[in-house]
Amino acid sequence: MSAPVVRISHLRFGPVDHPVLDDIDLTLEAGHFLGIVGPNGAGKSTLLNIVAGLIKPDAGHIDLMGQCLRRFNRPHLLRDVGFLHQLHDHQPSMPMRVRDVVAMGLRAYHWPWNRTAKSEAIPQALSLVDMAEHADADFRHLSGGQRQRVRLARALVRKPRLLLLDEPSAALDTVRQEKLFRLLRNLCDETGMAVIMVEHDIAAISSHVDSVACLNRRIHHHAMRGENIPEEIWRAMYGNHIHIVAHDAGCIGCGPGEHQHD
Ligand SMILES: Nc1ncnc2c1ncn2[C@@H]1O[C@H](COP(=O)(O)OP(=O)(O)OP(=O)(O)O)[C@@H](O)[C@H]1O
Repeated sequence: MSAPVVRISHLRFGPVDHPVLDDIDLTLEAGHFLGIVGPNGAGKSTLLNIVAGLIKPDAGHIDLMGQCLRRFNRPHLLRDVGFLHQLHDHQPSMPMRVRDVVAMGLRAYHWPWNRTAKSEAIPQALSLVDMAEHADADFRHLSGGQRQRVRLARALVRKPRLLLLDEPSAALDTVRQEKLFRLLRNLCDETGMAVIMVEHDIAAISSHVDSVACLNRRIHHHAMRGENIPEEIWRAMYGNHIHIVAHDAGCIGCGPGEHQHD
């Protein structure tokens, strides 16, 4: 049996008496789609940055594909791990074609892609996100949601074994959000890619992901698909003054607490 794509054990980031992340344990097998939910400042982006090798943890251990993260050489790490960062919608000041933005996903890491791979990989990645017909468009002239889909194509173009997504649906309308989550589900099922996705809307993701980790400094609960997340977990993460809402998807979400929970 092959090693898990990700194995995180006893991870800590920050000082012992005031950690940003504390005692994180997570294991993802190939094809696993994990959603991470939690309040602002919970440490979600920090965790993704640590798994991507961009921030060093203060304690604990991370293995990717059976190899200690610290021993990964940079090109292999960058080839195997795709990362769509939280949306900072900077527009390039220079004209840039959509296909060239996606090509950055191949070029930036000095991976020896030949011309054929490049000519196939870029249109493939763009068609996955329904942007193939915009390949020659100027990236700056796209809408915010279209630019986000092109960034996703850039993260997918190397066919990573692990994809990290930080609120990828932030600029997308509800139809595109649903399409994105279905695309990710299919990629996990068909290619064995594992996904860790930070999202705030648990109702939107719960029918697509395999599991949801509730994170606020530590993992309060790791629920498998269809499992209800107990109220006390939501209250431990978001505070007592929240309104708990049951969803059809078989999960419980929460909203602001103007209403008393009955
Ligand atoms: N490199 C760092 N060094 C020290 N503290 C950091 C570092 N990066 C992030 N933090 C702190 O970690 C905390 C969590 O930040 P993070 O961005 O991970 O939260 P988040 O859960 O992604 O929040 P949001 O939902 O608002 O995006 C913040 O208080 C932040 O200041």
